[in-house]
Amino acid sequence: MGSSTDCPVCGVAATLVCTRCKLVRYCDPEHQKQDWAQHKRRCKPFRVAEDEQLGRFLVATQNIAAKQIAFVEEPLVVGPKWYHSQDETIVPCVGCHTPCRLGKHQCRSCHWPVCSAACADEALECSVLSLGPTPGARADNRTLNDYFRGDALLVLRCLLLQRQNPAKWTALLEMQSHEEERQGTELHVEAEMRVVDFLQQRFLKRLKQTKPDLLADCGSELLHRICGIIETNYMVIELPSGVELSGLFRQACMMEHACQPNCYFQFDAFTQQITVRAGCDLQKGDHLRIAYTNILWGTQLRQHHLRLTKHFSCHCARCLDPTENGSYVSALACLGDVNLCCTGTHLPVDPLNEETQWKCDTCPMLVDAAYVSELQTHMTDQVESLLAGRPTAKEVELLLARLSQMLHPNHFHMFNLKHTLIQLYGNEPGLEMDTLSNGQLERKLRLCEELHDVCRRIDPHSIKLAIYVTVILIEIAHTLEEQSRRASPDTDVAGLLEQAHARLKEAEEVLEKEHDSVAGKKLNDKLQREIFECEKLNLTHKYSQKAVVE
Ligand SMILES: C[S@@+](CC[C@H](N)C(=O)[O-])C[C@H]1O[C@@H](n2cnc3c(N)ncnc32)[C@H](O)[C@@H]1O
Repeated sequence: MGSSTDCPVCGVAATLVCTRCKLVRYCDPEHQKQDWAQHKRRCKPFRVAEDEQLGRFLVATQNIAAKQIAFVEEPLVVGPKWYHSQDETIVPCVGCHTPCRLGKHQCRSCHWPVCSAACADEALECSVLSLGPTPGARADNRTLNDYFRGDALLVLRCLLLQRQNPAKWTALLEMQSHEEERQGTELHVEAEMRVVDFLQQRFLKRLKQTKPDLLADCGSELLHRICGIIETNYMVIELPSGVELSGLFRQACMMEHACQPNCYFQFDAFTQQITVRAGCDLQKGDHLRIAYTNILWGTQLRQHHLRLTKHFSCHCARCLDPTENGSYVSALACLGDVNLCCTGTHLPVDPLNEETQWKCDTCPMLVDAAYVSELQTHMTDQVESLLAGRPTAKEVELLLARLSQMLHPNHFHMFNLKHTLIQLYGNEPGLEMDTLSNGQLERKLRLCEELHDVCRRIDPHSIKLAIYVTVILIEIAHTLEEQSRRASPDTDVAGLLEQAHARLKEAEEVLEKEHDSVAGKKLNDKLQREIFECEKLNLTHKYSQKAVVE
């Protein structure tokens, strides 16, 4: 977005600046008023900036209050999810993205999956897909998935923009692709097999023979560039049906990464428009930031993921701090040495260096990166395999006890296990709320508070962790309600119930950011029932107190 010093109405040199975007100047208020109908579509509270390290990024040109919309934007392209699994049985319809069973209906012309016999994909896309072979009538799921590769279709949709929408095509090609960094990597090799070779062999070679003028360029180099653009920029769009799509957006994809983001976004289920909002109060000059990776992971894992897929190292405040804002989500327990039992904590000396040593904050013990990485891998396997199998509270407690010998209590593996545990205590058959001992109730409450504290440290405005925090707050409220039911004569029952209600209302505020997501909607239904029950409990208590007084 460039700025001009001439009034857009009369072309005279002007000094009166639009106070919102600070980009357009007017000669007088009258011309500003006259131009508003035009200008409001382009007037935004941010501008695009660029530097060596970040490439393009967005900077607030004025203060933006928490929850205020920064912008709404149409996608450049939307398609099936990047990284298509070979085992899918339900895929998005190529016409309307409704989930459809693979092999049930197919487009009459191109034979790609559609939700009903009446649905069809876009004409140009369909004509290109029609050039490819079709699977036999008895093909199994794996074979069908191999014919109808969603991720290759996403690349084809990008490629066809050069014919369908030159403005979108130009915007797409301006996006970062990291082509050079991808050369020779596993990502490049995989893209060659999964997408580039597939599209060339099945459709594009024939396209060049039959309609050589349809696309100016459909060579493999361009296809690899598009794969790089998608990998670097794609956003996951989850539809209410549970189907996941991938989308590219001209502006939204310019937002830089931070492990403590300050913006959040929601998608319109029908148009796939993105709405970006401030997650906290932004000051003029602040960069608009989102998280590209899982902020619950420790620094080494986040950095590894960002280097591998987005080709940069994050230098945000959290990444530079070995304690990660005091959360200790990467920290290990010191094992001491043969002569010494130590209660200290191991932290990376240089968190951004994959080869860094880890130093104990209490004793002189140092361990090297290879040892830490081996330990992490071993523990990841244990945690993932336990959680995949719907464990009981007892099984989670056992693994927690084992891992606590080696990990800090807030380590992200411990966080995951504890987050599962707080939901098992009170809900697992045989461990319902009224059957828990007072000790178990207190443990549940303590775990909830510990988890809440970790969330506050890594995401103070609950921008990315809204679902996690809501679950924690609901479990805190449950526990307080149960404690109020068990009260001895000198317990402040009204106080406990008030606290429970306050936690649920806090959850309601936090969950607002997730109102449009599938998980958010489901959790909100539960939360509303919890609030109703808590208010009922409160009223019942008040009436019983009144009856005693009377
Ligand atoms: C989604 S794009 C963002 C827009 C991009 N800067 C552009 O000019 O099109 C992601 C890329 O931006 C750069 N980037 C984003 N956040 C960054 C950060 N915190 N530090 C360094 N580079 C970053 C990286 O090159 C990354 O692969």
